[in-house]
Amino acid sequence: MSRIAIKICGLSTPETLDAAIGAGASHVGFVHFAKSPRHVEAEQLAALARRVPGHVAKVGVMVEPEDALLDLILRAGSLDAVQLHGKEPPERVAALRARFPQIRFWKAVPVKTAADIAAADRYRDAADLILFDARTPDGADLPGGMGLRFDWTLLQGRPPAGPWGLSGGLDPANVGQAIRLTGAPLVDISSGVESAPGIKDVDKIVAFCNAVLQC
Ligand SMILES: O=C(O)c1ccccc1N[C@@H]1O[C@H](COP(=O)(O)O)[C@@H](O)[C@H]1O
Repeated sequence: MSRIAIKICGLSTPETLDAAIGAGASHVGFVHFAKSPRHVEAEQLAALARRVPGHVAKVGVMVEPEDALLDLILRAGSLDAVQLHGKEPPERVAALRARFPQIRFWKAVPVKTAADIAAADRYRDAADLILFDARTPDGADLPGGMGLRFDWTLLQGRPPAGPWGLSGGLDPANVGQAIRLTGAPLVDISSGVESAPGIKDVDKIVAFCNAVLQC
């Protein structure tokens, strides 16, 4: 297994989930957000999660989830971590971590400029991991999962303090360069291993994992 953690996100079928695990993913992600083409219902999420071996972490992607939804999904025991991908303030992240101490809470931070990287510091004490993702355009349907990348040189030579990951517009061809430029300890991908929005491609999943494993 690579020293770089790999999260394959937006999985919704047993076949593609098994392919991600077989190819060396350390993390698998399930999106629970109705507007997303990758949305999985709570029961489907639980069934997929049951296929995942203990050495692979299960991450649920949610956007400003309410307590009732988190209670429903997290009390089922299907997830190891929640990736908060909306405008959740640090206080909300900290409150959720206190309420669900067995779950790790990640915060996705939208990036376009150097100021966005600096602004992530306000989550340092609240979140277990900061995920730098490309900022999506104002008015976009989705806050992530659009295959957009940001200027990776913004992270060059400035490794964030604490656990972090790189996301947004990665694919099998560019992930090596992204890792070399940023030194990312974790890379996260969704659109770049799809043949169409929401349709994961097994060959692309394997190619992505192989590219990371070579770094
Ligand atoms: O994938 C989605 O539909 C999605 C919906 C809501 C919030 C986040 C979402 N995706 C996450 O965005 C990043 C980057 O994705 P991409 O590789 O650029 O397509 C990743 O964590 C996705 O899981």
